[in-house]
Amino acid sequence: MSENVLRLENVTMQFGGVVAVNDLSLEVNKGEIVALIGPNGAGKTTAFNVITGVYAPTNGAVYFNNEQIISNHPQGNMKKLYKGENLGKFPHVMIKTPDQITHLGVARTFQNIRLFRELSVFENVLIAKHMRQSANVFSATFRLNYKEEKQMREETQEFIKILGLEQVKNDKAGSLPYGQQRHLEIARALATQPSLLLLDEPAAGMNPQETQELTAFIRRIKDEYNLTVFMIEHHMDLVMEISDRIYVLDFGQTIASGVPDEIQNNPRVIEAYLGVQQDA
Ligand SMILES: Nc1ncnc2c1ncn2[C@@H]1O[C@H](COP(=O)(O)OP(=O)(O)OP(=O)(O)O)[C@@H](O)[C@H]1O
Repeated sequence: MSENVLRLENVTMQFGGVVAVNDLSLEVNKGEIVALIGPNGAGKTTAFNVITGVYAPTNGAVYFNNEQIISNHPQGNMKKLYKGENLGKFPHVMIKTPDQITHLGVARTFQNIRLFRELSVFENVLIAKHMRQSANVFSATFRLNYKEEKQMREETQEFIKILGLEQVKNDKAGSLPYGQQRHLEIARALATQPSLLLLDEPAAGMNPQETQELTAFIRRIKDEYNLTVFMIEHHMDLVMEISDRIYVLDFGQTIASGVPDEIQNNPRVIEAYLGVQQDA
C-alpha cells in the first residue's frame, strides 16, 4: 500500500448556509503529483484553506503523515445550519494553526502572487527562511544572533543558486517578469523546507512558454527536494502532463478521480468542466 502524506476525511466547509466543500475525502501519496481541478467556485481553494489551517472545517478531519492535524464538527449556530453528512463521526476537536502546519512541513503558494514586491529576490527568500526558523517574522528578525544570521544568509544564497535565481537575486521581486515571480513564489514556499507543497494555480496568467518552463521547474524541485505536490490548476496541458492522479471537484464534491487518461475521457468531467472554457 502507498504511504499517504495527506488525507482528507469527509471534509465539509460551510460559510453560513453555503456549502463550499461537501464531504470531501481524498489522499495524496508520498512522491506523487496530484491535481485538484474543477469549475470556478467548485471549492478547490477552500479545500487548500482547510488543509493549511486558514479555515476550521465545519466537519471532518485532515491527516498529515498519518497524524491528525485538523478535526472538527458543527458547533454553535452551525449545528442547525449544517447540510453535510457524517455528523457525529468527528467528536474530537483538533485545529492546528497555519504556522504549526507550516512547521510540520506543509507549504503553499497562493492564487494571487504574494511577494514583497519592493524587496529583492534574495530578501524575499531570506524572510521565508526566517519564517521556518521562528513562528513570526519579527521575533525571527530580532532574536537571531550574528552567527545564525550569517548561516541563514549563506543558505539563502546557495538556495537561490540552485533554483536558478542567481542572475536576478538583487532585483526587486515586483520588477521580475510574471513567470519568474511565480517561480520565486514557489522558491519562497520551498525555503520553509516542506515535504508537501500545495500550489494554487501556479500557471495562472502564464503564456504557453512560461507554462512549459513551470512544468519542468515543478518536476525538478519535486525530485531535488523529495516533495509531494498537490496542485490546483486550470491549465489542462500542464495538469495532464505532470499529474500522477487527478481529483475533480464540482459543487464541493468529488465527481471523479483517476489518472489523466481516465479523467480526460470521463463523460461527467467533460460535461461539468473540460467541455467548457475556464477563466485562468
Ligand atoms: N470566506 C468565504 N466566505 C463565504 N463564501 C466563501 C468564502 N470562500 C469561498 N466561498 C465560497 O465557496 C465557494 C467555493 O469557492 P472557492 O474559492 O473555494 O472555489 P474554487 O474552486 O477555488 O474557484 P476558482 O477556480 O475560481 O478559484 C464559492 O461559492 C465561494 O463564493
